[in-house]
Amino acid sequence: MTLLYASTFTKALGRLSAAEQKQVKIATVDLALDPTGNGLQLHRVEAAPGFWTARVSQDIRLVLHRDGGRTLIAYVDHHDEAYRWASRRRLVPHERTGAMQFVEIVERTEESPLAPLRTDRPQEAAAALPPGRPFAVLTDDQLLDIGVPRDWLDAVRAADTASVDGLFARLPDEAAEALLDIATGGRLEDHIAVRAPVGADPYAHPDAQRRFRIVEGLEELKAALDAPFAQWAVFLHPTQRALVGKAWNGPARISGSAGTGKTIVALHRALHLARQPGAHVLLTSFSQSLAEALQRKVDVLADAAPELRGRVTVRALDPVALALFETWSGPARIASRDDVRMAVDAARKAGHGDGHSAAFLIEEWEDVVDAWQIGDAAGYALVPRPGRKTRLGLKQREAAWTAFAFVREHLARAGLVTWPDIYARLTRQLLEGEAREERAFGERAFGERAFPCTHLVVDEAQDLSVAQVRFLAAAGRARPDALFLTGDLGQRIFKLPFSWAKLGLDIRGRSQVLKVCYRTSHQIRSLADRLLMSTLIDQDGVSESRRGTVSVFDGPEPIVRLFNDVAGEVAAVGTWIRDGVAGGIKAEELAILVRGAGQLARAEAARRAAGAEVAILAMHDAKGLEFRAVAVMALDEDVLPDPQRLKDVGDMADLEAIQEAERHLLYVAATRARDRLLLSGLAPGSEFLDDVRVSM
Ligand SMILES: Nc1ncnc2c1ncn2[C@@H]1O[C@H](COP(=O)(O)OP(=O)(O)OP(=O)(O)O)[C@@H](O)[C@H]1O
Repeated sequence: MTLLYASTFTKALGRLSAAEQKQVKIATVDLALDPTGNGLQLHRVEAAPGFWTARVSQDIRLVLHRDGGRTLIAYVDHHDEAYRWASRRRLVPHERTGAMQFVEIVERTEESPLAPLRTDRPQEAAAALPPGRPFAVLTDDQLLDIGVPRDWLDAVRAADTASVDGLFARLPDEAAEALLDIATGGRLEDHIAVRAPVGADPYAHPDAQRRFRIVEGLEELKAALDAPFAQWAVFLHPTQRALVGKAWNGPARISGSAGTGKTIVALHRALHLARQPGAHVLLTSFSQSLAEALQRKVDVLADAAPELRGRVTVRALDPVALALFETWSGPARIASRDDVRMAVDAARKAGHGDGHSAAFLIEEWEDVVDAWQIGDAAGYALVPRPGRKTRLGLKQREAAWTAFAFVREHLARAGLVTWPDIYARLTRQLLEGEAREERAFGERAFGERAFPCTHLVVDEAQDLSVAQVRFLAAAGRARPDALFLTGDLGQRIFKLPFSWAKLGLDIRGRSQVLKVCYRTSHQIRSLADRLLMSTLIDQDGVSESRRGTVSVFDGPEPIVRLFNDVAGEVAAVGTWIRDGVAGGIKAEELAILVRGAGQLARAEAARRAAGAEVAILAMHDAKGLEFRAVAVMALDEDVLPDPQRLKDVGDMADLEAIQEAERHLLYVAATRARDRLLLSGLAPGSEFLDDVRVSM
């Protein structure tokens, strides 16, 4: 007897009270121990063949589907709702694709044939679809090809803009996603579902695996019951699942719009790799807060697979590098900004850097000389100096170089190293160790100075530094699938673009894009996407297209508002938050985001006006977070793009790159919102708002 559970069950479980969830867990574990369900009081649901209910408590019922050797836990709810849910459904393999689906009974007796049912997400506004009946022209064959159940063909063709939300919520996910994309200009051919061979197991189909899961062990089931909200832990999209398990012949990079589950893929990939014999995986990112968020999610996954716990290390990249450096080279003292400033002052006092200001020398050191680890005057004479305003002639570079040579020696004498130094030393040691081994054994193997993990999985890779990319390239050279990166070029907010391939990290031919957005509503994603080009291309010519991305749910239209004074904006943001809280959004599900420290007072005033303890964050710190409702405020003309950041840039190409990074910042901020978004500022507002404005 095989036991399975459905995503409809874990979602429904998440809606019950804590006490009810506890009772359901006990009943479900009993069922896992005896999948015949004989220990529970089973009742056949007369109206729905194959469906049974099992008594959890006086009021709560599990809905099961039993056929042959399988029991599927399909749903759970209060008595009447549980019966109603089951009697509206059939469980059948799709006639064309072969994927097992719940097919809802189409009822035509209601006022509207597609009146919305309760769904997991609010549906307060219709999606931005073309007017009329967007699917009227699609044939039976075309609709069957994308997984629409036969019973629903007419209803799909009859759906108009007003009823389409209800439609999407009642169709299988693969059909809903395809229709949403088609309705917004996508191509049907991109969504033809895989056809299972005749006789194949309908639960094994990739589309079935996103909603049904075979219980392989009690630990796994208990973990799913403990975290019913963590759908991502179990029910991956077929594309996500394929990327998690794919064998690559070199470093690979997964991209996708915000919220398409790149982090989720990175997490599952890390655990997938950890299953290989002898594997030890490092899951990392560039910041401590991102690493902590990854750790929390790994803990959820590892509950289902405790044997993998010790085989995945989650840590930010800097502490990993520092620990390795100290193991191989002894204690390291990192040079602070003050140390660099003092070294530059000392250089100038000693007569170096003639004609250059201290401020220029410090920034040049940080952004160019140290970042790129330039070792001599000849190297400095040739370096392109991305992001720097002042053009330098040969003589000026020579003068500046004498100061940098002094700074380097000064820091070394004081026993100080910089972060790029650390990464560069490790990179050399990794490559030298490898070369020594090659000489010794005539083949590549782990050297004495080998990276201590077999696989590296890196999240938010778009913001890696030059030194980090070189280091990762060296650390991941040992085996073809040692390096797996996720990131979004549209969310690069800290660094200027540079070529990875030139630094030894070549992902060309091994990059793929995720297209289903789980985080943000269709409306918010569409607005945010207007900030970016539909195809972004990196410095190595690798393109990432956002075309065809769909969100899995709808929400209210985002609001963009400009004000004549701060008081007006503060009052409006306060009211918007108050309304959100009154509408059932908890204070901890709300956030106010601003560009930087200069705008915090405005955010605090809005929070006071709202009278709710909502989070206030700078946009840079919001990376990796998500909230149900977000107000991005103080989007004034002289706030975004940040004039300070643009001030030092002269070269047009660099100016554009920095402007892009500022634009990305607004994209990141806007896409932290799941359901509701408010963008506000003082008139005339940030130039970026011109691209997204839908109402004033
Ligand atoms: N298969 C899935 N099922 C359910 N939820 C999912 C799935 N994949 C991702 N999610 C959810 O979607 C949201 C966004 O996922 P994630 O953070 O991985 O996206 P991302 O692409 O890394 O986003 P960003 O680019 O903004 O960092 C999260 O709440 C995550 O739990």
